[in-house]
Amino acid sequence: MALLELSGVTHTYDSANNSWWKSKQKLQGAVVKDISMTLEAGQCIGLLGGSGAGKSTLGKIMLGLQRPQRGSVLVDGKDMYACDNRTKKQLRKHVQAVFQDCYSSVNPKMTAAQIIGEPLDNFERLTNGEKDYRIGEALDIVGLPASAMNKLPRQLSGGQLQRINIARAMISRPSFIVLDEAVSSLDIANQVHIIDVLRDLKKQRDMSYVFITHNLKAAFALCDRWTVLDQGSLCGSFSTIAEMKVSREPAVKQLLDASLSGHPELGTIRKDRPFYVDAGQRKGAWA
Ligand SMILES: Nc1ncnc2c1ncn2[C@@H]1O[C@H](COP(=O)(O)OP(=O)(O)OP(=O)(O)O)[C@@H](O)[C@H]1O
Repeated sequence: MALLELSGVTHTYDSANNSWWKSKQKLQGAVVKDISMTLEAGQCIGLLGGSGAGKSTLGKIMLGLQRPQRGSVLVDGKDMYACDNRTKKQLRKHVQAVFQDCYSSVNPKMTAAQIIGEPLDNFERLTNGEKDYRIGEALDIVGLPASAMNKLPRQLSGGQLQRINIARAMISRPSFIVLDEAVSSLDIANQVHIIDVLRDLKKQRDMSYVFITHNLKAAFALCDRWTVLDQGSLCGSFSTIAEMKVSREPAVKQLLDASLSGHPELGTIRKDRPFYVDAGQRKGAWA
């Protein structure tokens, strides 16, 4: 069974127009159009596309934050928009998110330990000792020292705070994490570190992600499959870069042209040793 299964998901923010979906032509007005896709355990899907393509809307729909007008969203086989409240609460534990703006994602008055421990408070009954152990373990996984526990968000850099957000997202051992432009606002060194953390988590804990981004290179470094949205429609799903390079879809070509033209590693990108590893040594190669 897939961790996440979307079938015929369609959404418009124009709720005043309730008849739009009755006509196929009116589907043009939807920001997400008839999307069907699945995410399997241990898989990372890159959700790509230009600005306004519908990526964040689809991400919110996957997270249970935006009910689509049509279609279904199954998490671990349960329809997250058609289940009872108890099941919904259970599903919320299994679906976590990391957003682009790390500072607005947290309460500025909470310490790093309190932020990371929030899902444990919400979903698990642990002793203080067990909770501290899990928080320490999560900090270690994202590469921060135990001394970071008592820091407030304003005492942390953007990269450190984004690692705290990742620690919070993974601590309750979710089925998958939706990462919406989670590395986009960071400098290149922090992007590389965060991608490293996410790759390690995926390898060690079989973690699954939906990685929403404009940044094709970051998506190549992390994902096993790349799905491209164009004006709300799915216009391609690729499991190799070679497949993507022969696509005739203008939106796919545009993404590749914008991201890879002139890149020294074009044509030799390998998933087992992606170019971001070199980026740390040859600054600018990835920028
Ligand atoms: N809350 C909202 N109310 C009305 N329209 C919205 C809302 N959120 C997004 N939209 C519109 O839906 C469309 C898709 O937006 P969305 O943010 O999902 O795209 P995106 O691919 O994530 O874009 P970007 O990469 O620029 O963040 C856009 O035209 C946007 O203006």
